[in-house]
Amino acid sequence: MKLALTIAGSDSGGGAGIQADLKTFSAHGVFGMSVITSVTAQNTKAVIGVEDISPEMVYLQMKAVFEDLPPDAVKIGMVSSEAIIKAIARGIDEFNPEKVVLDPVMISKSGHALLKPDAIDALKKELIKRCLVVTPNIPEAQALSGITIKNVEDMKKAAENIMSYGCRAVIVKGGHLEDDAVDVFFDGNEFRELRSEKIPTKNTHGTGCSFSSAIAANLALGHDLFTSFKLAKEYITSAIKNSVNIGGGAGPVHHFFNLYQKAGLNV
Ligand SMILES: Nc1ncnc2c1ncn2[C@@H]1O[C@H](COP(=O)(O)OP(=O)(O)OP(=O)(O)O)[C@@H](O)[C@H]1O
Ligand SMILES: Cc1ncc(COP(=O)(O)O)c(N)n1
Repeated sequence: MKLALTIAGSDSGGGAGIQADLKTFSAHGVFGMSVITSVTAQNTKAVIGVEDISPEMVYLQMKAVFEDLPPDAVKIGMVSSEAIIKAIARGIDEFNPEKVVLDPVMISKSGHALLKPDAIDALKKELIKRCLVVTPNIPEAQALSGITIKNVEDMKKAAENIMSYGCRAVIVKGGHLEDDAVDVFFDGNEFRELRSEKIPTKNTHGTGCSFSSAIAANLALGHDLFTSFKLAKEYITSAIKNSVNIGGGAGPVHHFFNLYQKAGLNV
């Protein structure tokens, strides 16, 4: 059995954060574990409360997992504050995971800040260099690089800039582009693009969380980074196509549609 760990925030609505990550790991047949950084009171429409876990408790959760259940890959999502970023950096330095995927979550789809503005600096200086790959969406890539992004060329410039903070690869996600959903991969040597048609749906809550967790799950299964990206892009495209129309806002992507279909249940 391969093991994957998510270090992220809890979404009470079950569509994003820890909940999306664990569903994604299970859908890949990987055993999922979690370090919770923050608890959000959230549904498909809004985030109505956020309470951070103490940095020491974040570190202790990492210690408990790594000392007994060393993960084959790690995904990091909502980190909330500079103090939590420092606790995660401490854990990474002590336990030295080889494959870390960082989804630099900043704002929820419903518009709520999930990273304190003064923590962006710590994200750049303390966390990016400790990761194999960073997966910003367009607003996050803009915030990290200072480059305004309007097209794929701008995404490439932003990816180059983010690489300078010391990760080994960057994937700028294009779900926020007007036309096709084009994701740009850069490993310091070459740019590669993966494109899918934009699926016309409002139900895209948790796309970024599920995409980065799918990369981590595929890395845990032993695939190389680009193959993991390609498989994750296929996974998220199907998960969005089968997304669930529940709640009054952006409904969640679906992780087990194959199983539901086999069992004759409605997706
Ligand atoms: N409507 C869509 N149709 C097809 N692919 C999409 C769509 N929206 C997002 N994607 C894909 O989903 C993945 C996640 O991208 P996105 O830009 O939505 O991330 P995100 O904004 O971080 O997500 P979230 O904040 O909802 O967690 C990317 O591979 C992107 O291309
Ligand atoms: C705990 C948590 N982590 C991440 C997201 C981002 O997901 P989305 O942009 O789909 O709201 C979220 N809303 N909540």
